[in-house]
Amino acid sequence: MSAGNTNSENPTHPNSADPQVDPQIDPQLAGTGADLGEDTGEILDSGEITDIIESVATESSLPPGAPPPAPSSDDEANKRRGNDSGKTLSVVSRQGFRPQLIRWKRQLAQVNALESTLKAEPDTELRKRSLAIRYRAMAGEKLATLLPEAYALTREAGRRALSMRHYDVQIIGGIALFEGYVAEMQTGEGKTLTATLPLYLHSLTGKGAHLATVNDYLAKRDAEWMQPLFAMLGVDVGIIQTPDDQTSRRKSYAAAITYGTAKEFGFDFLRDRLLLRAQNRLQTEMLGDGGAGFGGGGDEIVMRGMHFCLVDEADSILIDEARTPLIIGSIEDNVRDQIVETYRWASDTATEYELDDHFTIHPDTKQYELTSRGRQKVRALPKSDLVRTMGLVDLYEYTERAIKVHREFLLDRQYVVRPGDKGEDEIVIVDEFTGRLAEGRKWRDGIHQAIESKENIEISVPTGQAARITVQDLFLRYPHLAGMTGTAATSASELRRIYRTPVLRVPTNKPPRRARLKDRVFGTMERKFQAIVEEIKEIHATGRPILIGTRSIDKSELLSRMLNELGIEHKVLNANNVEQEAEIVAAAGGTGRVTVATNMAGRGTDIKLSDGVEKLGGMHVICTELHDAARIDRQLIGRCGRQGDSGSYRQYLSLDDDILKTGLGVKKSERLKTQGAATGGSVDRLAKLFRKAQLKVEKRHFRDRMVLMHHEKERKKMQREIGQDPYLDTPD
Ligand SMILES: Nc1ncnc2c1ncn2[C@@H]1O[C@H](COP(=O)(O)OP(=O)(O)OP(=O)(O)O)[C@@H](O)[C@H]1O
Repeated sequence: MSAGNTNSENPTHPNSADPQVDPQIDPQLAGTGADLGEDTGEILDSGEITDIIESVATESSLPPGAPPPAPSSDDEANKRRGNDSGKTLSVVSRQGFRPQLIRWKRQLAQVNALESTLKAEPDTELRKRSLAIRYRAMAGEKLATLLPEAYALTREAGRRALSMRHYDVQIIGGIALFEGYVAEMQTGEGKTLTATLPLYLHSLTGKGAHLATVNDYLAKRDAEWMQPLFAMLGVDVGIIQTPDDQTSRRKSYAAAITYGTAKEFGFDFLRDRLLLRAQNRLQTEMLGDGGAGFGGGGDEIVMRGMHFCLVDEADSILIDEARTPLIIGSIEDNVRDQIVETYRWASDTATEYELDDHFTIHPDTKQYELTSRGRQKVRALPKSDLVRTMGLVDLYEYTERAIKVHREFLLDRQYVVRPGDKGEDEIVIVDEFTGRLAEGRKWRDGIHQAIESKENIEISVPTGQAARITVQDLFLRYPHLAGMTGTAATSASELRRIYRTPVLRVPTNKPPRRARLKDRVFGTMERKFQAIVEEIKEIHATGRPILIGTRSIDKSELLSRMLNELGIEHKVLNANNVEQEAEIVAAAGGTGRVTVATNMAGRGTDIKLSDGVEKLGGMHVICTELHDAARIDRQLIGRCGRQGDSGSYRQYLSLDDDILKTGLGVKKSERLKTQGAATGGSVDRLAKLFRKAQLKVEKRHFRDRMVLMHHEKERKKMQREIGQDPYLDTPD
């Protein structure tokens, strides 16, 4: 399997270019969408991204395969948005028709058309159907062809196993994910359930489908939550957790679908790569695609390739964390011990093999190869526990190498043994032309280590080199990549340029009923906080739950003190204990609840309103400051008004806010600060200034990331040119 040819599976896949190519640099590939064979549906509006596809609305009874409605029906359809009873979808973007929309519409109609048949079938029949399409996928049938049935099956399994039937908009989201989009879905719109669609479809080929999320807790929670659905389709699910050992990781990766964190996927990739190098199995693919080497051979590595990855919280992982390097210092001791012991075992038994009977030597290539009797002998020889856990293919390789070394590499001819710098014996190669000692040189492909074990001296298996990969590089290695997030639209251009994942804004299943209250601007933070506390007091009296987001822990504590003074009971959340936080955040929709949180707290947790809250007007969210990225603000806002619930939010600002300094510069912000100190009441008309400052910060960060990426790309290119592995031969 190579990164390139797997894409034949899905010719419209936007990531189909070689993941090694950094698209941001290559103008041929970058950002044009032209290489995708069709319009990606994305529009750049003077550096700002406008949404690609405005609406996907349900419409009643258009027969499958019927021509799409004329664009003029768009508005009509939009008005009916939220009605999921229709069986066909009208999909017209604000920018007119897009070819993929017509395709998606047809596919949705096909999925819907299968529903009544599947509904009538017993569970066993569903399982059979699932098995049948798996065979078809394995036999090479295109996944795109299997999509309608696969999605209809997933929907039916969801309905039966979880009492959740995928909404039409979720099916559309799922189709887009299959085609490599980042689907922007409002919080609470059911990303977890939507993910099951492309995960199931991609799992059919048997190459593994990964779901990467931000923490262990979410990986486990979502996997366990969706597991009954997959079980109904006969699909197993693996979960990777940080403390897992190699054996359990290998088992989790062997499952059809694997949930884990981006970090763990990255570390496992690096550990596997280090291991492959330690076993000298990396040369052939070192300069190319690491994934290619992962499928066959021994079973000691944990991953079995990187085929499809669906990234949850895509903006946070693919953009905020993009440059974060994942670094590991060494291969684990037990793995090293295993390698050393296998060298010794192979060396100790090497002389027991007879030429022609147990092995042959190729007359031209001089390659040693075990015969079937030889292999049988390898299997029959006694082994220690460590050696036994080594893959058989590896044991054959170690044996062939050991036989070769015993026959061809002679002491004092090709090498000498002498005390090294540290006093321990070492092998020094004798240069066959000059007869001189070739200090510091080593044989490759494990020969050096095999000689060391023959001479019974310390085996110089690399102790594990620092290995490094950035989150971005990791995901670029997946030939099929897609993402989900609550807030991608503002990062659309970056996502497309770096990962070639266009963004689709998936409309909400029910029309949102979230009211935006007018921004309030104050001269100083003190006045702003006083006003915030006033608002909390007022709304709290009505019983509506309130969620307040702050930019830092100290500000949340300041607010907490002010609330204490007023005797308002509340919970303060900082991003410390994810699990406990999730529980508190989940309860934040209760009557009279007041929750103060920093932006990351409880992310990914559903806030359900308790009974009666909806009637009171739903939850109210207070944003106390603008963040450097509008995305983060929208995450907070998205916590209210979920799934058609009512809710409201308000943005508070003050002239001494950090965003003015970072966005407009010290001079200007100082002037505003002085002006603010002299301002008594509110200056709401200045709100635009803050958005402008935020936009400037966003643009600067984007530029910085691009520059960094360019340097990284240059470094990798240079390393490849001199035969180094950019992930393992890492400069500090
Ligand atoms: N098709 C559906 N039918 C019934 N309930 C659904 C459906 N889809 C989602 N839900 C419900 O919606 C809620 C939100 O789902 P989920 O937590 O997956 O949302 P999310 O998009 O991941 O939100 P967040 O942005 O907070 O991660 C859940 O309680 C889930 O049970």
